[in-house]
Amino acid sequence: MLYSSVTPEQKRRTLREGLSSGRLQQFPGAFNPLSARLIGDKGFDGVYISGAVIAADLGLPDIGLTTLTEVAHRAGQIARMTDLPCIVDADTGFGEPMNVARSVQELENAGLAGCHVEDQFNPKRCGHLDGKNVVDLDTAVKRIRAAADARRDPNFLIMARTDIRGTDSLQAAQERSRALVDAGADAIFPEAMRSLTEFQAIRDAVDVPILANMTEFGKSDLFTVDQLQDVGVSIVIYPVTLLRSAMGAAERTLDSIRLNGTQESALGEMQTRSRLYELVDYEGYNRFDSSVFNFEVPDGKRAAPSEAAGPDAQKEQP
Ligand SMILES: C[C@](O)(C(=O)O)[C@H](CC(=O)O)C(=O)O
Ligand SMILES: [Mg+2]
Repeated sequence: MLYSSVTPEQKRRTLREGLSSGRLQQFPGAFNPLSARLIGDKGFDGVYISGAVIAADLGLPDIGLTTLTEVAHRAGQIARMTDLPCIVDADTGFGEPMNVARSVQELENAGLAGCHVEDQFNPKRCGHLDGKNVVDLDTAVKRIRAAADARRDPNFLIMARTDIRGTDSLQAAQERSRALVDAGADAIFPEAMRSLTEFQAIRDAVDVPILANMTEFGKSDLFTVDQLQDVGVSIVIYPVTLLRSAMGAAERTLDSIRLNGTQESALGEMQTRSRLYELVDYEGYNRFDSSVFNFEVPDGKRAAPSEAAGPDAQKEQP
């Protein structure tokens, strides 16, 4: 009921254990707190909170328009609804190294297990677009050092993202990754790698976990868990996947209403009422107060709460 009872400290320990387990950690991106619940329910290792999704959710492009306050607030709403560790996209850290330090503390306060800070110039852009620019090594290193020094929980994961492969060679990406680890990064997010071999090259250059970004319609092919595990990747994110799926389904449903005058043909694609109730744990609330969710079903029959949320309810109330 209410929020997750797993503390942020425990989630951070779980994340650390997962990253050193030798098993690839899968972190789908949640587009809201409810979808984070779904990710947990399906047995994933953690939840990713994407800057692109937070921006898109507000109807904005992913060019650094969202603020620390907005991101920390939304990430906190998502993190408290799941027992899983959450990693949030902190873009460029929302300013100069001092701002990066503050960002890390705010994200710690919001219950996150870790964040990544990238080396793009502002205005930043999606890592899979062309025309990106990265800051010089000194600035990139200062951001990560500030982030690592600012955290109060030593298990809060500071991941350094480098976008340098978009503008420079693989060797430059290896060198920058090494420098970022020396500055205190616990993990490396090499953005827009072009092949499995490139992931492996970064993996060989550093002795910290590396992340693979399996975002659709970008520069990286969509490698499988086995392929990524084989080249030594420790964590994979599917940052915008659920938002794209949900928005795709929403578009089809709207088309269907326009075309047919009813949403009837889209019902099969929808989450049922009983499944939704299961995810928000109506039963838990009802145990607390048995009057909270009695309601009338269309035929006038009184539905007991356990029926509404239980498997039988599926038949009666799709
Ligand atoms: C990972 C990423 O930073 C994000 O905000 O989710 C984006 C994802 C995307 O735009 O597809 C990225 O820059 O790769
Ligand atoms: Mg991003």
